Amino acid sequence: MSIHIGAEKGQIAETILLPGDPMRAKYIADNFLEDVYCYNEVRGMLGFTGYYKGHKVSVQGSGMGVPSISIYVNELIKDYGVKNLIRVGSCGSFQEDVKVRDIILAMTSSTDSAINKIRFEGKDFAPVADFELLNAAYHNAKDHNVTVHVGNILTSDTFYGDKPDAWKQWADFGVLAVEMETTALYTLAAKYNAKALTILTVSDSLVTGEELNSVDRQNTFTQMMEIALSII
Ligand SMILES: O=P(O)(O)O[C@H]1O[C@H](CO)[C@@H](O)[C@H]1O
Ligand SMILES: O=c1cc[nH]c(=O)[nH]1
Repeated sequence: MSIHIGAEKGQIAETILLPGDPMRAKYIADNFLEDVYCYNEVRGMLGFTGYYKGHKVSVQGSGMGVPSISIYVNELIKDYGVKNLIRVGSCGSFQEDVKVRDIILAMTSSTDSAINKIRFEGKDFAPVADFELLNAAYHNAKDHNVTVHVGNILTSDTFYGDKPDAWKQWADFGVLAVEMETTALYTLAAKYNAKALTILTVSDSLVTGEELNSVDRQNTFTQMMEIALSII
């Protein structure tokens, strides 16, 4: 066991899907995996291991925000030997042509989090996706006629910010959408020589105000899950 994950060594696969929502982890396990067992209930942050088309894969809720996912990614890599980490999350679109339910592959992530300023003592680190995972996910999406966007996203420390128009500057610089974890995931993957990719489904649009409800965010992002599972 590690501090936040109740699994024994060997119970977590080398490849793992990381939804923020633990109930999305359960949805993936229930609907996509075979021979599933639940290896973690610590803090209600559910984790499961099973098989997808014969390949062993795990799925672990990672919580909301940089500190939460950082805890899980550290322990998954250092204590359980995880090598491939694929975040499957929701995001808010900054661009008119990035519509609700479209898929985004995060090539890199900008951030308003101070975590890397602190880590690199004021210098700027550029977090990037693993190219092989990104390339495979892109071609899988294209092969299945999924509307997919590839580019820069924003990892934000705030869901409810104080300045309602602050997102527009990121939008002007081509940032596609906002979520809350990828900078940490890509940075820790780089630190520990693991591979990481963030796949996002657009759950809402800051441009139009359209948004999906919480049940849809938990249960309906099947295209994203299929892309993630297809590249394992
Ligand atoms: O749907 P998940 O994976 O949780 O991702 C997004 O949703 C949460 C906010 O509602 C944040 O964690 C954000 O990154
Ligand atoms: O972090 C997030 C996730 C989904 N939608 C948003 O607007 N922000």
